[in-house]
Amino acid sequence: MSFWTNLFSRISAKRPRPDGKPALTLRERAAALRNIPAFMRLVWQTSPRLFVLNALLRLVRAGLPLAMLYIGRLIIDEVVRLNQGSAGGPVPLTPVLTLVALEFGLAVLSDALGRAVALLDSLLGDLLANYSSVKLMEHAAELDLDQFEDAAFYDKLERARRQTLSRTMLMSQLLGQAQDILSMGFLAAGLVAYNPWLLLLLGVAVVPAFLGESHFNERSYSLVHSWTPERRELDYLRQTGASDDTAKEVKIFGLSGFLIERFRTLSTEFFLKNRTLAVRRASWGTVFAAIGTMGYYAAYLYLIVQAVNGRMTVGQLTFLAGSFARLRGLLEGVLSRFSSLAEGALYLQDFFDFFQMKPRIVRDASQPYLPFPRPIREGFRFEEVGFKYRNAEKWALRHLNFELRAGEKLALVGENGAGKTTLVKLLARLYDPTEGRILLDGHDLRAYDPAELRQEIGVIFQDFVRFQLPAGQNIAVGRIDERQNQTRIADAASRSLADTVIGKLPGGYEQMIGRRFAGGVDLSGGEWQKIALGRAYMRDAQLLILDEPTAALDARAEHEVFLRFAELTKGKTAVLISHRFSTVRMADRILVIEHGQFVEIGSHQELLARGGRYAELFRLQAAGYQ
Ligand SMILES: Nc1ncnc2c1ncn2[C@@H]1O[C@H](COP(=O)(O)OP(=O)(O)OP(=O)(O)O)[C@@H](O)[C@H]1O
Repeated sequence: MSFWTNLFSRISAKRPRPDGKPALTLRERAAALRNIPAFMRLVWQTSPRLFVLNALLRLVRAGLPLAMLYIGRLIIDEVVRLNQGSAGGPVPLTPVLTLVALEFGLAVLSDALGRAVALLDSLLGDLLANYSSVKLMEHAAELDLDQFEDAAFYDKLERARRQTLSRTMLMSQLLGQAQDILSMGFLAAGLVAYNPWLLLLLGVAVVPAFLGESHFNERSYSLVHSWTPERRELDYLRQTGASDDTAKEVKIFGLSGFLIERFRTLSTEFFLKNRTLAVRRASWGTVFAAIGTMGYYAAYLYLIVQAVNGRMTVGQLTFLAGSFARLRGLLEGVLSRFSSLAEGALYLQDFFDFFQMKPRIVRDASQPYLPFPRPIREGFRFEEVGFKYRNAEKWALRHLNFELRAGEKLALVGENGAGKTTLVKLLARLYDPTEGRILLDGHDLRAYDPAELRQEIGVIFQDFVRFQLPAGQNIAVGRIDERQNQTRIADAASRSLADTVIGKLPGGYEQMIGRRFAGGVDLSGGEWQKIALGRAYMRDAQLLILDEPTAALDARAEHEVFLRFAELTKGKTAVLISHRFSTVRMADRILVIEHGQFVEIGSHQELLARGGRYAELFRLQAAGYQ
């Protein structure tokens, strides 16, 4: 689908409104929490050393609040004792000074540990982001081409990719959570020893806030999740409205107003939905916080009464009130973090879901692959081959029966959309036929290792990639493991005529091409095509496929390319797709397809003599030149 058709169909398509989507059930949220162990394994795999160090430091840090509060209590009791007993004589200050020095030491230690933990978190987080991005890229590389063409898949990939930052935060939160729970355990032990009812009071004060938080987190996840297609569209509009690739057509067609308007409508709609949620969340948050404060003051009042009645010392009062306040803060933090952890775990679901997607073109472990024939002896045979794109209604190819003989140069001819590129993709096993089979030297293509098959096939598609790389590397991508082999690169460049382009570049083979990076020089369409053709020669494969490789070349360059092509691919099998009959006639045989169906096959002379579809198309084009 072309760029613009793509945009317009996305824009005009009706999509279900997010409001209609049911909120996530409790079971779904609980299921998402099951991702946390797998996630922690991922963190562990990222760097076991940093992980253990982080855990140890946090363990020490978890005990510090209790220790400091306890020393505080001792200091106050000692001061009160000194105050009461200081009738005249010298005051023994050593014990109290020792305690203060100890508390000072702990305060310094706490600060140092806090910074060390933050540092470790950030290092581990960076490593995790890199590690998970690499895993994502590795997995994406294993998937089939048609999975990338599926919108649902793309949404999933997009969500998994976007959440790198939230995964790093989730890691810090999980580790922080473990630390705070330990701290709470220590503090709670102190409170329980004095009065277990205080703990109950604490629960009553904090639980409403927790329930509120988790409710709003769930709403916010549902909103963001259901808006994934719209957010993708927003990104697309933003990029289309302001990018070097599109600037030309946007200006010529005066599209910026249209794009901006659509962006404004969509983004405002999302903003309003988000705002409603944020306002409700803030209002309820205030109410719940007030309940928490009430709980704290009730406990404080109770402790003061006890102290006034002489049932505890002033030191104990400070210790218990301090423990209570600290516990309340920690518990609130732990509970609200718990709901954001559950939210993070929901996002993790997307990440792990993505890894659950398996390619269909896979190795059958029970059946060893056949060794790839070197050289190919008979060639390829299509038997009743049919192919239908995922989600497409009609067949792109159907009932195809023909032979591509070893060493033959076969040209494919047909009108736009006839199925030529699809046929080539089947040969390279980017897809497998929906029905029928393709044989190579008498065996199903599926019996060979797809990686080995692709090694032996060099394809240059009409929409080849313009890599933003130096010129030499741009050719070397044809066989990337030979990228250091300058002789091979120069040889490929001279065969494809790319050397004439590179010779004119200020930096030669080292010259960055494309406009994305500083110092890059852009090339014309035909010049790019010569570079891309160089990749085919770089590959040195047994089967060479050129899908309209010369469309942007001028007449002289095309003639030269094809004279060389015939000579340079001697002994190799080649498939050529072209709309120019001057090129097509150089092939040994020509296969004509129409609406995905076989029409005729034969040499230029044979087909002309037959007076069929080919002869008709040929005369039509020839007439255009007279
Ligand atoms: N990724 C895709 N998903 C769904 N349908 C597709 C996809 N790619 C191609 N098609 C459809 O399959 C049919 C064959 O397309 P194909 O690209 O093979 O044609 P072609 O002969 O190479 O055309 P052209 O001369 O324009 O390059 C067309 O109807 C096209 O719309």
